Amino acid sequence: MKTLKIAIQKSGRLNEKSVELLKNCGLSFENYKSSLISNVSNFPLEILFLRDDDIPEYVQDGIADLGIVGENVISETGVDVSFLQMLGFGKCTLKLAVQTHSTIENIADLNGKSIATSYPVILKNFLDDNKIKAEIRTISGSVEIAPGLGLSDAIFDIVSTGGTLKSNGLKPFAEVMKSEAVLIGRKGIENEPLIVELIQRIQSVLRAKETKYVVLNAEAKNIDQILALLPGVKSPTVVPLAEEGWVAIHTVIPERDFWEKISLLKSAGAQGIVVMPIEKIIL
Ligand SMILES: Nc1ncnc2c1ncn2[C@@H]1O[C@H](COP(=O)(O)OP(=O)(O)OP(=O)(O)O)[C@@H](O)[C@H]1O
Ligand SMILES: O=P(O)(O)OC[C@H]1O[C@H](OP(=O)(O)OP(=O)(O)O)[C@H](O)[C@@H]1O
Ligand SMILES: [Mg+2]
Repeated sequence: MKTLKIAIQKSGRLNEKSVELLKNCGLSFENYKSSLISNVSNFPLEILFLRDDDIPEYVQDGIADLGIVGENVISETGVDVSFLQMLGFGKCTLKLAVQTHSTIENIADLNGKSIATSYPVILKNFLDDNKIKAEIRTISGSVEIAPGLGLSDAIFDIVSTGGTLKSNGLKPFAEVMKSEAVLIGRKGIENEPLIVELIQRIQSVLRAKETKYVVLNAEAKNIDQILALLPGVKSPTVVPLAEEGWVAIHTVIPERDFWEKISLLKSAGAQGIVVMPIEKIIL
């Protein structure tokens, strides 16, 4: 059987979550900091540990079949690859920012100004789309210090909490794109059986992350009111308790409306609510 190759970041923001996702998919492999390639012992897959900037082209050129990388890096490299699955981590935005005392307030004010960035392609496309003529100064990192050093009037960089901007005396004034980690594949690979299998495993892990397993006790007379509040994978399980007139209800609840649901369930008569994490949900 053909062995697939997946490229993930060697170190940095996406490394840990990428490794965790693959391990949660039941893939067994060693993760030594020094090794650049690792064999999965229970699936025909090799893991390549690379700089994230190189991952899109490795996948486009077929050197790797799959890759995990930020959407921002895919846009920057302009590759032609298939987006197989959004992964829900590495969420950030790319923003324009200036020093807090700057007179630049909107994108039109950037005409004739200089902007430092590690993402010149995304920035150029944005400036062209908005008919702004500005000088792009490409630097490979620590972009936030550029205005303070007199290297540029503005910056264009990744923002998540905004802490790095703030601690460097900068304020954002325009968002250009949102990004998160995504599983990419070389074009045409999406229907290959091993890829379909791997994507199904990833989806079962992601689905489980978004939900909690909940068991609660209730008086039989309250069952209908409680069931009306519960979605469940199909429908909730109701089992009688040893104590007459009481039942236990098992269900899954999406993380995003968890606390709201719990308080509604309590009002409807739910007691002894036990909440558990779910490892996988296979549909
Ligand atoms: N503060 C952040 N919060 C969330 N996601 C982020 C943040 N910073 C970066 N990312 C996402 O993680 C990706 C990797 O970020 P990182 O800072 O590790 O990149 P890098 O320094 O270019 O790494 P490499 O050494 O692999 O080239 C980014 O391309 C982006 O998609
Ligand atoms: O809005 P914040 O939460 O402060 O995050 C933004 C910072 O995170 C990233 O850098 P990272 O910390 O990954 O270091 P790097 O410059 O070495 O890539 C990015 O380049 C920003 O500098
Ligand atoms: Mg990089």
